[in-house]
Amino acid sequence: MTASRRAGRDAGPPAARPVPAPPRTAPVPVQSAAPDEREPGRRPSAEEATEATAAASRRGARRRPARRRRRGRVPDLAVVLVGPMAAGKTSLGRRLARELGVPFVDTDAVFVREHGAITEFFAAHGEPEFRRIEAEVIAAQLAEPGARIVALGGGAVLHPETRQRLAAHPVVLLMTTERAVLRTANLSRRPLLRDDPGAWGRILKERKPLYDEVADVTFRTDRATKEQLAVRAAEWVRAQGRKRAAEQARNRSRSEGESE
Ligand SMILES: Nc1ncnc2c1ncn2[C@@H]1O[C@H](COP(=O)(O)OP(=O)(O)OP(=O)(O)O)[C@@H](O)[C@H]1O
Ligand SMILES: O=C(O)C1=C[C@@H](O)[C@@H](O)[C@H](O)C1
Ligand SMILES: [Mg+2]
Repeated sequence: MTASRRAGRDAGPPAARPVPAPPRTAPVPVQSAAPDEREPGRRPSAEEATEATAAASRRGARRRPARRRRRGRVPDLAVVLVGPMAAGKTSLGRRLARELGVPFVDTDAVFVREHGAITEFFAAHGEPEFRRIEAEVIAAQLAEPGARIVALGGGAVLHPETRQRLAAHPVVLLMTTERAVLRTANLSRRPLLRDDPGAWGRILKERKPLYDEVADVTFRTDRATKEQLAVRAAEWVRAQGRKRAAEQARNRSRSEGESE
């Protein structure tokens, strides 16, 4: 991101706020839908399960009305998640969308639907062709109207046109550490890491300036649970919605004033 973009749009508390509850020791709520690749086979303790059940029932009692009430504040365009491989874009994106009551799109999944498995595509056509088509897939998704959460592939920011397009959208960077990622079981799904797992840090070093260029806010996914992050990210997204609505109202009254 340009310095001005970050200064103007990264003013919210999440990046600066101390993040509690390291995920490796934090409760993993029992209602968690997908198994956690970084915590394979982990079962919650009785205490965690009780707390999770209480939290679930508290949420259950509030969830629908709260969502409806707050929905108007979600910006009416794609809110985009970027970040390195296995940072949690897909799994957190899905939860964030559910929290906000808006659709979720994963551009890796769209690519697979339209062009087949990414690993095979890399092998058959090479990375440059993958990047070209990936950028087209992303452009089409960002052009769709309406509030949505869109998770991009880890290397999507390499394409300059994608970075340009992201300037019009609220962009969340999810960041983690090599240590946390190397505990992720399913490296075989990630072609660039499969044969050289230690490459994660090197690849991140190359891409970090590009992530920073496009991001408005950063959340660390190795320091909080998905549930905690989904709530915090949802707060940030709603704040963006309010900010944009206020900007639009100001612009409308300015242009009405000019036409009088
Ligand atoms: N706090 C967390 N937030 C998000 N994901 C987490 C967290 N802790 C552990 N994970 C786990 O990390 C693993 C990788 O997540 P995910 O597949 O969502 O990453 P990704 O960023 O979409 O990766 P890719 O770039 O390959 O698409 C998942 O198994 C997820 O459950
Ligand atoms: O970081 C990357 O270069 C990639 C990440 C994945 O999300 C996929 O888009 C693909 O495997 C490439
Ligand atoms: Mg993903």
